[in-house]
Amino acid sequence: MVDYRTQGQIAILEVNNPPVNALSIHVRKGLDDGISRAVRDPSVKAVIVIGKGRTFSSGADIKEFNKPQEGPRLTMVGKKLEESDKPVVAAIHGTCLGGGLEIALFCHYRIAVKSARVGFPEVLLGILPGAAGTQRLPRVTDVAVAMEMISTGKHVPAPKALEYGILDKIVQGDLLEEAVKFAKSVMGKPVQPCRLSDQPVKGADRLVQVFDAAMRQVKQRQRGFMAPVVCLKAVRSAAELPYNEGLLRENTLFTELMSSSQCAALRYAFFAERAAQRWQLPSGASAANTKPVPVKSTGVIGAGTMGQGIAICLLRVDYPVILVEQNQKLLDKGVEMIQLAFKDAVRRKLMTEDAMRHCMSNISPTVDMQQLANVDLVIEAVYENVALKQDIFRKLDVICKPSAVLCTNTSTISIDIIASATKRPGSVVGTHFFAPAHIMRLLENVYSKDTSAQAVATVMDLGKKIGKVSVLVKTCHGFVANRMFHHQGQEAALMLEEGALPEHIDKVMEDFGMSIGPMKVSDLSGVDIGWRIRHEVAKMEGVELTSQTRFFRGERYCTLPDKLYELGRLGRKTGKGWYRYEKPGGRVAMVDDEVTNLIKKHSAEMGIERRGISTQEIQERILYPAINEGFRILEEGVAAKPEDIDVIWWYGFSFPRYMGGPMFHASQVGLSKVYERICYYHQNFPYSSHWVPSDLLRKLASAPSPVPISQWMSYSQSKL
Ligand SMILES: CC(C)(COP(=O)(O)OP(=O)(O)OC[C@H]1O[C@@H](n2cnc3c(N)ncnc32)[C@H](O)[C@@H]1OP(=O)(O)O)[C@@H](O)C(=O)NCCC(=O)NCCSC(=O)/C=C/CCCCCCCCCCCCC(=O)O
Repeated sequence: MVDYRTQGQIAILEVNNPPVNALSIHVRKGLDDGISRAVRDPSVKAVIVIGKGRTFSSGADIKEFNKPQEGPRLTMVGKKLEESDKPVVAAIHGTCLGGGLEIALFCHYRIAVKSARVGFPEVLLGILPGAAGTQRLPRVTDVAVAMEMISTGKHVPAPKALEYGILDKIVQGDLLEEAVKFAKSVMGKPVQPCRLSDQPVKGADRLVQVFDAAMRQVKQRQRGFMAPVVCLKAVRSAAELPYNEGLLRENTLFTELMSSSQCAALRYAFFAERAAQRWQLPSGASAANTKPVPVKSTGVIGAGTMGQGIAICLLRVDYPVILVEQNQKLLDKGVEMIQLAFKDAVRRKLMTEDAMRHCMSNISPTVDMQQLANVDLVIEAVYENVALKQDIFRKLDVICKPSAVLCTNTSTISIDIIASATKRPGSVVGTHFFAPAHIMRLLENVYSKDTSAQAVATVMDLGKKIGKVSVLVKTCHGFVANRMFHHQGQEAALMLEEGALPEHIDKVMEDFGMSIGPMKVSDLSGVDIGWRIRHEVAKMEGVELTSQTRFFRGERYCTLPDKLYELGRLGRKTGKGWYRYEKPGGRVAMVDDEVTNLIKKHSAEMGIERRGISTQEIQERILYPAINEGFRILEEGVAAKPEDIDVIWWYGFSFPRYMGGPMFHASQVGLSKVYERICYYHQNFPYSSHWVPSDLLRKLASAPSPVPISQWMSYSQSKL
């Protein structure tokens, strides 16, 4: 795990723990033994710590977190490195994160290659750098920089780290050779001035202002999230306490965070997100055994909001895009909007003018679908209408080359239905982007009964290339995201007619931790989207939805969202929806009397006596139908595992990651309690099928002891 060798008078400790040199017990032990050996050996005059493979170190081994700690502690290993009278040089490449950076800060010198990145991402796991990181970083760099780095977890590129004083030198060429040269240059020099524990905190005179400003920012940006707040307190203690007392304080705060439910949720999230990438089809084909189709050219059909966003995603990573619209006016408008989005990115210094020009030169706008004949992959992004989508796929089937992957950005329509319009259903796959497509990280990829493993591999790979988090699900109406979210929308509307108001529901859910409440989400995505979907389904079933409709498909139906739509209140884009906005496209949601009156009038017309609805009821009626649906989705194999559902909720609906996602949240509340409340609502609201308890949930709730989330799926086929 740590290879020890000498080169002349220099001892080299090479960490060798693939894939990312996590500091597991054997690595800590290896470093501990290595530094002791180097200190003991009179022929050794300097020591280098370096990482083998792709990276210096990704930090503590997260898999060891919930186990009793064995072997030497990181702080003890670090202390030995620092106390060595022989200079110790950390030679950094790849990433130097968390405990890895703590080790580097215990060394007397740090050199790195230009492409290296350093950082303290512990906060993203709900903890703080608990091996002296909060005490040592503000001693090597300014306290403001330390607070920013530790409370956000952002990686810092090597040139910036040099500027901050975290690194002593950036080297070019072979890292080990450069490290040897560097070690020779410092050999024999006293190490005492390089021991950070003896240094004062930098910028301590501005501590109070820096701390207050950082705290304000953290509370504003990360409401309800404990770790950043505690991180700031720990760094503050570095400036207020002597080094050793600061360490004790850091340890107390670390232990507090480590045992929190937020830390448990974030650890789960770390592995869940990676597990989602290891997709597998029922046929056994998987990420491990399937190669994607090479994609060099792409097409996007539809230059509306979604098409523009998707085109931007592709253009940003250098894919040429043939953008197709039905007429020149819509096409010109779409291209203009894409250009505006790039200009905005340039204005915000997210890209250069040159990069923007390059991206724009890669678009080929056309009204002629025949231009798609040679593309490797095409994404249809027209509005949600079965006949229209089928018509497009019928044409694509004729136009596109046989190897092309044909994707649809439908958000609800079964891929089986769309693929059936072609003679090559194996090439058809769903790529469900979330609005705004160039900003939201989630890509819900959807396979049909016929989709080939190669088509799946291609869209999963595409997701990675365009910087999305992809989750693979099986087709059904609404897939995972909208199928679960739909029930939230239904239940929110029903609560409105019973006595709640939009601002009331949103406040409860925002206090719960959602970045915006469900009514604001509806305004953001567009009131017309839900309207179109409901009316499309009704049309397919030969039903007409009117303002008098009380039941639809045997379910209690609330017409309030339809009434809002009919008033032209389509959400942010029209400047009014469930709220009023400062302008069309505005962001500031204001309570609108017109909506309050509409809701109250609606209740009266329906003969419903309005009542106060408690916080608990709002939370449960928003979350539990989605959770219940999540269990049905698992039962049906639409999602392969609960982790996939939670990933969808973090990235698609900004569900607070530190609460782990709806399925993890259910496991924290206790499945028997969740089941009991769902049964209670089912009794009270028998005409809402989303309250019929899922069978899988029932089985898990009645297990003699809580079933760990990793074992839920083993109950899906059981006969209990
Ligand atoms: C940027 C990365 C490093 C690499 O990214 P990428 O190239 O995309 O690769 P990935 O797919 O992400 O990762 C590849 C596989 O490696 C696994 N992995 C990655 N990092 C770790 C890790 N740190 N531990 C375990 N496993 C890891 C990953 O799961 C992949 O596996 P698989 O292929 O899916 O199977 C990126 O991976 C990344 O960002 N990693 C995380 C970096 C991070 O968060 N680092 C901080 C870790 S926390 C830390 O360092 C804390 C230190 C302080 C105190 C230490 C206390 C130890 C806890 C014991 C508890 C007892 C308390 C006693 C206190 C004391 O000791 O003082």
